[in-house]
Amino acid sequence: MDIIASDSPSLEGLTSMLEGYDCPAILVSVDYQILAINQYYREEFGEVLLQAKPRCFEVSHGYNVPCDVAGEDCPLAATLDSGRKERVLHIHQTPRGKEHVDVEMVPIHDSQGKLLFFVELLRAVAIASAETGSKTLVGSSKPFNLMLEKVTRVSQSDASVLLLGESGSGKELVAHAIHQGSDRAKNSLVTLECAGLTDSLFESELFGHVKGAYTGAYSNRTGLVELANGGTLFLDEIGDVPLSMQVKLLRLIETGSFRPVGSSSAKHTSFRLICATHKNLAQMVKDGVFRQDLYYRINVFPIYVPSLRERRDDLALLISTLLKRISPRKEYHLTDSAFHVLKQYDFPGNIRELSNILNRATILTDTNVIERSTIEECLIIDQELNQQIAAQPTECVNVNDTKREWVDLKTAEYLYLSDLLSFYNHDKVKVAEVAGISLRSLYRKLQ
Ligand SMILES: Nc1ncnc2c1ncn2[C@@H]1O[C@H](COP(=O)(O)OP(=O)(O)OP(=O)(O)O)[C@@H](O)[C@H]1O
Repeated sequence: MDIIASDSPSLEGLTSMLEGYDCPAILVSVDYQILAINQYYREEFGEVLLQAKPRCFEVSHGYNVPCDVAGEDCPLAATLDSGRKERVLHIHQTPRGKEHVDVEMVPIHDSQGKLLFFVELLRAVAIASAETGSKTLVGSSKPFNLMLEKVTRVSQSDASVLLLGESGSGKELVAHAIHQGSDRAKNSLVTLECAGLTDSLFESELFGHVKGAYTGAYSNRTGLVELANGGTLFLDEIGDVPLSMQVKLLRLIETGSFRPVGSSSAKHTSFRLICATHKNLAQMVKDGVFRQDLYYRINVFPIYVPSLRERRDDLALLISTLLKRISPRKEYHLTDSAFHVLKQYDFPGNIRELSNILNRATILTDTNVIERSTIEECLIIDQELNQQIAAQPTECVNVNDTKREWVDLKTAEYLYLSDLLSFYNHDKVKVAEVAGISLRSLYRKLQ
């Protein structure tokens, strides 16, 4: 709610009011000047010399023009425009480096409705970083920030989230970020990878089983929904849940109750649900392979996770972060032309593919400088496989499709190898090793 002062509020009154907020807060004039700051602000962002009449865009960004003039969203301009409180996700310069900050701008009017000041509330977004080397979600491009804004908002609610986006784009990392930013963070995030599970495996993983429920069930097993009680349940590749199991999942989501396999008594659990898929669920509903009622249940708050192609501005930041993760002790760098080659590449496997390419490059590099030729060598391997996979009919690649029919042995072998390829991110050497065949045989069998 906007604050409407009963009278023309004094600067002193507003300054002391700032101390009433439980987060960093500043008082800003309509022409961007910072008039006062509270103690939380001092502790998190440092002292501000108010006598120098600093402006918010200078202090927070080091700009000499307002954010909207510098090509960013400006919460002050947005509030002036709408006349209401506005929220924007910004990247601020802080004593710790660049940080994502959730900025809320509250207009303060006098009793006649004249706009006098703004109170700017700044809440650090700990689930992401705009700095190299972080273990959280890394990024600062516009598509990334738009996504992060949604992630920040939804993590404060208990709504079910559906994460959409290509494989390797970071959906699982986003699910972790939502859980970490939520009130449920003190409890567990429990993940079930739904791809490749048979009906009975899915049911026993999710709901657990009692001793003797079936051959081999030598003891009771707690289901994942029970482990997720009080926390978050993350169902990855929800599009792969067998149709026959979808109704059981729906019942669980609607009532919170479930029955372990072989048990006659129902149990109750309470979790926040996050689902992810790279499939087109709406189309699957049309095709009759995904239940419409379940689709609406899980799709309360969809978030699109952008592909790496759509956030090329993050490439340099991601490269340095991934290189630090891959080699914490030896510091690697790319030459400009090596970076240029990656900048031109489309990354069908997204950040996971980038990570694999860099991993390979560090193995192939003797010094700590990764040359263009090394990157090109690493890319050729990926491009070849991506082309081979793209050339195959999609029903062959997707062995877990609910409409799968029995196939001959040669096709089954091909499907198995294709699946291994996508599982190991097109690393042919690894796939040949796992399949127990030579690299040459692998090439032959994939032709
Ligand atoms: N924003 C990011 N910053 C840093 N690393 C990231 C980011 N997004 C993804 N990654 C890394 O990329 C890899 C793939 O991410 P993740 O497993 O979350 O993708 P996904 O979309 O869930 O893939 P899939 O659909 O295949 O399950 C992981 O190693 C993850 O740590």
